[in-house]
Amino acid sequence: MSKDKYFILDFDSTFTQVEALDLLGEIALQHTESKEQILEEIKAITNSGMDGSSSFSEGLLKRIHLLQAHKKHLQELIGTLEDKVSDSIKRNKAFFEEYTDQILIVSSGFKEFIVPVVTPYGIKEENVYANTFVFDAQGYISGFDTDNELSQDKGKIKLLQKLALQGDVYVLGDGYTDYEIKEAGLANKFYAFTENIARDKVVEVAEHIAPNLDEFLYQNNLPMTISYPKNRIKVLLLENVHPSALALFKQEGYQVETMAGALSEDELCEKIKDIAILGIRSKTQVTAKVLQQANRLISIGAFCIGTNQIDLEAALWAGITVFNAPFSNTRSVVELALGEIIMLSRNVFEKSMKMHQGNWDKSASGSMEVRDKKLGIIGYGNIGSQLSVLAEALGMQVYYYDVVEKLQLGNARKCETLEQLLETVDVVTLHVDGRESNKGFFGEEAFAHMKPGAIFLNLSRGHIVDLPALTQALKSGKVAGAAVDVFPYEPATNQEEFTNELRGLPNVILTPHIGGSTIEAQENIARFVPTRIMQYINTGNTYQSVNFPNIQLPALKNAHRLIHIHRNVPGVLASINSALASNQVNILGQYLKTNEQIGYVITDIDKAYNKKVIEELRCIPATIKFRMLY
Ligand SMILES: NC(=O)c1ccc[n+]([C@@H]2O[C@H](COP(=O)([O-])OP(=O)(O)OC[C@H]3O[C@@H](n4cnc5c(N)ncnc54)[C@H](O)[C@@H]3O)[C@@H](O)[C@H]2O)c1
Ligand SMILES: O=C(O)[C@H](O)COP(=O)(O)O
Repeated sequence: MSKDKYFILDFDSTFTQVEALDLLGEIALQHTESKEQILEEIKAITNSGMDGSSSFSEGLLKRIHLLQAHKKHLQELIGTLEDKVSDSIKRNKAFFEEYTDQILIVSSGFKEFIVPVVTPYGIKEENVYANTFVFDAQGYISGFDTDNELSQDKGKIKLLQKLALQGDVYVLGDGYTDYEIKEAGLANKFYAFTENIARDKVVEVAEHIAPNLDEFLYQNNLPMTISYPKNRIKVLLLENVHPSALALFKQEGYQVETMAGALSEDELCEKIKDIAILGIRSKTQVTAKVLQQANRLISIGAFCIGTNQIDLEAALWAGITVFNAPFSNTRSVVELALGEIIMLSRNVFEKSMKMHQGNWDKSASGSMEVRDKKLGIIGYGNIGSQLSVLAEALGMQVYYYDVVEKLQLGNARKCETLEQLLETVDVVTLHVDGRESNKGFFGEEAFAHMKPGAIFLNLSRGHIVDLPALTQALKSGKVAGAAVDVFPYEPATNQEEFTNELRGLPNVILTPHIGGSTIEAQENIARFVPTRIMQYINTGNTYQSVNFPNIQLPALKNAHRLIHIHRNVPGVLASINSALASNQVNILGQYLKTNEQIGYVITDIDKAYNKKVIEELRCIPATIKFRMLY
């Protein structure tokens, strides 16, 4: 690209996320009683100036007087502004350094705070065009240099006319005065910069929108820190995923859509077509048919533990990583299970129902303490083993059964067979995973092995228990009480009726799959899953993916990273390296991990490389997906 291009950047709400004079007001007025009212006034004047509804110069004077700011406040202001530099500006220092002679800050703000904030990014002090303060004898800001055209109406236009830049001029800003430069014919292109604020009046007239600097750089083929603007990557979050997840994705610049309920297979087939990241919980079925339509899908986040609702194999073959939150809601499930064990042992649920109907049934009959009772945990994984520890703290004797060898915690006793456990314990609780082979795992035969009058809980997956067999065991009194949180069929939304044969049975606690539905768990999950996905997108890290070979990669330093996912057949690594060698590409690091189905190769290469190699890598037979990170 030739160097006869000039980039004019606004400062307030563009280079930084905030309006500096509003912030100066916050600092200067912090001990003033009418602070809030004055700040509102200052903000209103700022906004009406920025969207072009009032005279700028008059507003500037009014704001200066309202501020009551002193020289000493500027240092604090600068410190805060340094922290508030826009995220996309922060990450694209390379652009500012490479185009240092062509980048101009043109602002109606003040040099006293702009220069210290922008110069560390490689912007030259002489390229900062802004106002300067006038101070009174006590050091208070009393006005500004009125000869400076930037303090006047149409100031930016006047300045640009004076500068008479020879070359193409690009303007990036959030305000109407930035747009006016283009309107006056002094710029080739104006981009409304909306990362921090989208002003309707500006967006309406702008020919181009830059939701962040990445998009501007991408559109104009300028050096970027990331390989692709995040605002072009679509994220779809279903099933009321906690808002923190939305905030995290938005903070990185992704385009995010959220929906309250699950989607049916057909609806998802349609919706998935342009989605790169899909977030679901336990209800949405991500089938092979859905994945066939998912041409842009990079990653699926299960914002829960279970991943049985996702065709993991089909996702793997399509080169789509799947992440879940294996620990974030385990404590919530354990607490609910413990509470239910106590409630069922005391018939609380049934007695409470009677009370609501006006019946006072005070009696100890059938009510027992849980102390010294035998608890049988089936599936001694993250939830089962945690329940084991807490149940012992309540004085229960814990027995467990698992298909694989598990570390025995506390005084828990391992049972060699399921039958042995069932015949021993007073309470049976299921915490196995939802793998297909567990369908109908707990049926008539298992109930027959339970002690008469025992209690049964299922907070794992609905399809694991044969419901007619449970109903029969409850009706016959073989099982004295049950708590069921998960069902073979669960309503897709809160509006759909719950129909089930367990409805109306005494001493049966029914809950709508809320084992993991606590504020704490949902918040934890909403941090955990997006972090894993974004790490994968940004670095290629697959650590803790449930379907991909797990690799923990070093940070990308001064290199490009090539990510190649292929079917695990002989010769692919050799083909990758031969393509690199024949194009004289220098390899800085290479990492490979395979499983039976796929190979995952990450190659870090020198920043200067022959572009031809990219096409060759994409065309290697058996390639499933290829992408490049900067
Ligand atoms: N109700 C809810 O809201 C809720 C919340 C979180 C998790 N869950 C479900 O709880 C279950 C347990 O979760 P986790 O995180 O502890 O899972 P986990 O994978 O850590 O543990 C499951 C354990 O079950 C064992 N197992 C599997 N099949 C078995 C079988 N047939 N017999 C004996 N043991 C068997 C496994 O070896 C493993 O140790 C899962 O089904 C999960 O989906 C439900
Ligand atoms: O797998 C899980 O973590 C639980 O079943 C919870 O699922 P949910 O997020 O859909 O409630």
